[in-house]
Amino acid sequence: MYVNTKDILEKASKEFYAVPAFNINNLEFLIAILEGAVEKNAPVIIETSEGAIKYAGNGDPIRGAKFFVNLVKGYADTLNIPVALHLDHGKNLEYIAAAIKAGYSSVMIDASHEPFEENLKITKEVVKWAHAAGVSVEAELGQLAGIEDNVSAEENVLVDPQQAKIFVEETGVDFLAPAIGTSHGAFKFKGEAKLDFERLEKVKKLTNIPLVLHGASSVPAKYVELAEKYGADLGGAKGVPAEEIKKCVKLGINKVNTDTDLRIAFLAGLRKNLTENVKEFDPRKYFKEGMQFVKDVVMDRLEFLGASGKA
Ligand SMILES: O=C(COP(=O)(O)O)N(O)CCCCOP(=O)(O)O
Ligand SMILES: [Ca+2]
Ligand code: NA
Ligand SMILES: [Zn+2]
Repeated sequence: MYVNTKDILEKASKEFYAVPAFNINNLEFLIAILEGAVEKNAPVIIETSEGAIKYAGNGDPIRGAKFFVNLVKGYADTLNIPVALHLDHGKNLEYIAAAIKAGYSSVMIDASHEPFEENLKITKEVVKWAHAAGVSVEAELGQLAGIEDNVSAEENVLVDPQQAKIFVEETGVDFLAPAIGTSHGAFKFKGEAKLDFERLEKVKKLTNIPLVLHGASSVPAKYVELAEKYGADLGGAKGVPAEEIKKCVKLGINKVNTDTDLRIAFLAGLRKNLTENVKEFDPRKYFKEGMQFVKDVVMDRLEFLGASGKA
């Protein structure tokens, strides 16, 4: 069933488990994710970036947002697990408005590259809008290094826990993404992963709302190697070890954004299948193996985040 993200996350926050938010850009990833969640009898959050909405709407945000709401709601309403649809990294108010109007469960307003007061002002505005339409809101404090589509931050700017307390009280935001050392993409750390657990613990205590971990892909070697065996070049790919993510969940992370892991799993399956079936030209056949690998990654993540059986 199609639900509000806040309902999924409030339950997770109370019971100290986390729900993955998986990014999609097409039908194949959606099917793989939802079938994996059904098999694990787990809640799941589907999220689309502004880039995904642009892609699906061929440049038109209203068309793209409506496309995803109908696709996800249509599929979710035939299932017995809670499914929410979230706008990830909303920065462009045209896209945020399109998502709210189309019927997204929740939207992220990411103004974390702005000065604190500006981020607070913009977020307050979006919360008013979204709440009037029954839509919940995520915001971000601090910055993740790496590319975020139309904004790239040079290095990490970690969240200030005292600022987080003020921010949550002033904005009424429903869930918060505190930057604690992760970054987006497949090349996350020069050396070892270093997440600031003490900082996370402080933010949870001071805000007491569901928290979001961005840049949470683990980049499993198994799929990197398989993709490279069939011609990909992902040299140096490095993610957040699952054990580190589990520690974050214990400290109060409840939504775990995962995109890169699904991209690499699908790539491995697609390259493998195309290489091994040179006569095949039916996409319903040659996409299957990549979809299966995505489903496997989804089920594994639902398991280790503690979301399995929580539908
Ligand atoms: O925090 C995350 C996931 O990070 P990950 O890279 O660790 O999976 N996300 O918010 C997903 C970011 C998706 C970016 O998508 P576009 O390329 O369409 O802009
Ligand atoms: Ca940001
Ligand atoms: Na998000
Ligand atoms: Zn992110």
